[in-house]
Amino acid sequence: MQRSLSRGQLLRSLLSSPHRRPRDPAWIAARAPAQSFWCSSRLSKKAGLPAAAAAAASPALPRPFQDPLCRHFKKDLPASPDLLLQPLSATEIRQYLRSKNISFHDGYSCLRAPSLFAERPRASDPSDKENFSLFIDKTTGRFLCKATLLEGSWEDFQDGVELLQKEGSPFLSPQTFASLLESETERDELELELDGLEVQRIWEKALWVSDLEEEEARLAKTIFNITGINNAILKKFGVKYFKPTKSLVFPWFSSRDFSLKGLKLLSAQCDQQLVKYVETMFPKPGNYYSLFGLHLMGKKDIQVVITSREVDSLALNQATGLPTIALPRGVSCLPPVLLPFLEQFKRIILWLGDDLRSWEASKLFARKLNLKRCSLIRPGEKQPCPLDAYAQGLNLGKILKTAIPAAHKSITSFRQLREDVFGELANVEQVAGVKWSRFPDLNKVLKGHRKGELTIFTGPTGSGKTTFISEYALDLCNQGINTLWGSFEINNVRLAKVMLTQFAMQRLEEQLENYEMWADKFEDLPLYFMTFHGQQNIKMVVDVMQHAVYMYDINHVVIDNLQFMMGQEQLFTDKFALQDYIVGTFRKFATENSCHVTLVIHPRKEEDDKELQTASIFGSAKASQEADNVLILQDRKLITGPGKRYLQVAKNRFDGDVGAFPLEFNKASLTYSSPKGKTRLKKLKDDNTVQLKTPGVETSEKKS
Ligand SMILES: Nc1ncnc2c1ncn2[C@@H]1O[C@H](COP(=O)(O)OP(=O)(O)OP(=O)(O)O)[C@@H](O)[C@H]1O
Repeated sequence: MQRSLSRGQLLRSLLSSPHRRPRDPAWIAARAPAQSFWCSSRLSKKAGLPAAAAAAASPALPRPFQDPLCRHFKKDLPASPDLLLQPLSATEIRQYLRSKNISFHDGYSCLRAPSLFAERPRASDPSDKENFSLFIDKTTGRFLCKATLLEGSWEDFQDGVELLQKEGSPFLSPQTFASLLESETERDELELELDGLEVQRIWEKALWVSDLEEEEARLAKTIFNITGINNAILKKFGVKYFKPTKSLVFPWFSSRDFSLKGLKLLSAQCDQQLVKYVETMFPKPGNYYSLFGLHLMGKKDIQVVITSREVDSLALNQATGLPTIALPRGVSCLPPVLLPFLEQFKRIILWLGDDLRSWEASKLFARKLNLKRCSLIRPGEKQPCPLDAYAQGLNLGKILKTAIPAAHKSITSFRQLREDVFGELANVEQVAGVKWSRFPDLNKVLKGHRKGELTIFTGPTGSGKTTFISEYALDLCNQGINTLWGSFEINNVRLAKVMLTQFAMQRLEEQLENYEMWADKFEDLPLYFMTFHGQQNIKMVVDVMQHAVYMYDINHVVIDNLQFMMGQEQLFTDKFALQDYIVGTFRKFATENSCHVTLVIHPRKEEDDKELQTASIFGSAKASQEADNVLILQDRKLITGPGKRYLQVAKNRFDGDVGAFPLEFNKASLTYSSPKGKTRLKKLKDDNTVQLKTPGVETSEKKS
């Protein structure tokens, strides 16, 4: 079937993650026959079959895992801007539906149309919402049929509609639809199959807490701080206990047939007097998403409280009797694939936790869910997370009444801001952002990595900018900062190789037997790559960033480097004006999306023995004015010897502290570290250059 590529299709093709196979043919050839990457998989075709037929076709695969909610791994498409069409908007989706005489309801995040797959009367009654079981995401066009759990892209939907109209039949058989779908790879099939078997095994072995010996049950509840939660609530939500790993087991059931779809195991580990909770998910995160408590929702429920942890949902439900749901990966993301399951709710209260990160996440998630219906619980001393509030004997119903509407006005007063200001004053450490674990000196000067900021990073040609920024971003990503890389100069395979080496902190070439182990761990990072290479159009890049923020809740975008957006704009004859425009665009993106952007810019040509300054950044002064932070990788071979660098923080809008510290490069692991007990550097007055000093990190405070 002939069809043109839409924007959605292109945007997806321009994003990849470690979960996906790289496009490099050499890699594919080395790992598997090239054919297996490109051919359609059997599983996805089976996914479209009715459950019984699918089960018969694959006896080894437990039924729950033939769930189309599992991600479809698209074949890569050529990333050529020539193929760009108009952006997809909700208006265009509506127009298309009208042009095809498909009736629909306008929902919060989705449009709701009759299913293409379920048999229904030819002339659907538009007032009968039950018939409208197909949900189309207003931002991406991606659809989910809740009656059959079939899902696909906007292009798949259009193909389905065309086929239906051509055949003149009342509905599309799932087999026919499956033949239109692109599919998982064989490796994904195998993973799903293994995950499915593991889920069944754990579930069957796990016990209800009420069936444990009294002492064992008491101990289990104490470990997980749920002594106040009664066994009836645990059973209602399907929570079990898995003795071999001493874990709580939280199930994800299908909202359609209540079958078991996946599990989350919560285990406690002792780390020097501190109890650390570790989550393990089956299937692997990224392969499957669902909502804990979804199976308990009635068709008539119109209000729900969303929490970030399962135990919070339990406490809230026990205390208030209200419908509660827990997100699969806490505050780290709200995957759009889950939005159709939340469409029925007219009111959603987000009570995600007691820290600033939870507060930021609730504001971002409310945007996806539609601000109109969302209210947020602001973290505070009297409003801790639900489980703690319950344990402290607080009235949870009363706290829910304090929820504030998420919809904000563009004009505000101090009355509305005072709580936000108080929050900032009371949580100084959290406001300062996420700390780097590998660069303590950077924490001392910059204080942390904060949302919504623009960082400009520069350094002499070939000084190691990409290598450093790769480790700087990896450090944050390892701490749960969802990261998107736009590497225009070096290809993603090379970049991922550098990152993987930095992640493993060792030369992997010499121990290939450990490759799979490191690659498995690396694959679990919330890390995505744009598949661009070479010169790109800024609008296209920002469109991909926007799409990634919606799909993967990206918190940090790295653009390496700005010069690769300079060649595509015909409108600008003045290259400084063009650079200002590009920097301004990234600035706006960072602010509007509450997402940190790190932008690498080449310096102007400087004399070799001179250090770079803020004014050395290529272009006009606008770049450094717009930036919240300016970082310079200085290369003073003459003083510090070859291989030695230092990092200078030349601007820090957060608290004004600037300064510099040396970095020592390890060629085997491609990592930088601060040399211990060696020469340290400090900032010298106003000229923005640095000079050696012994010892200790020195920063200069902002002058008032
Ligand atoms: N401190 C260092 N000492 C020695 N070699 C380094 C150092 N940092 C990076 N390298 C090596 O130098 C090479 C170039 O590094 P990288 O690509 O990160 O530089 P860059 O500044 O981004 O280059 P460009 O200016 O072309 O964008 C790589 O092979 C890297 O491993």
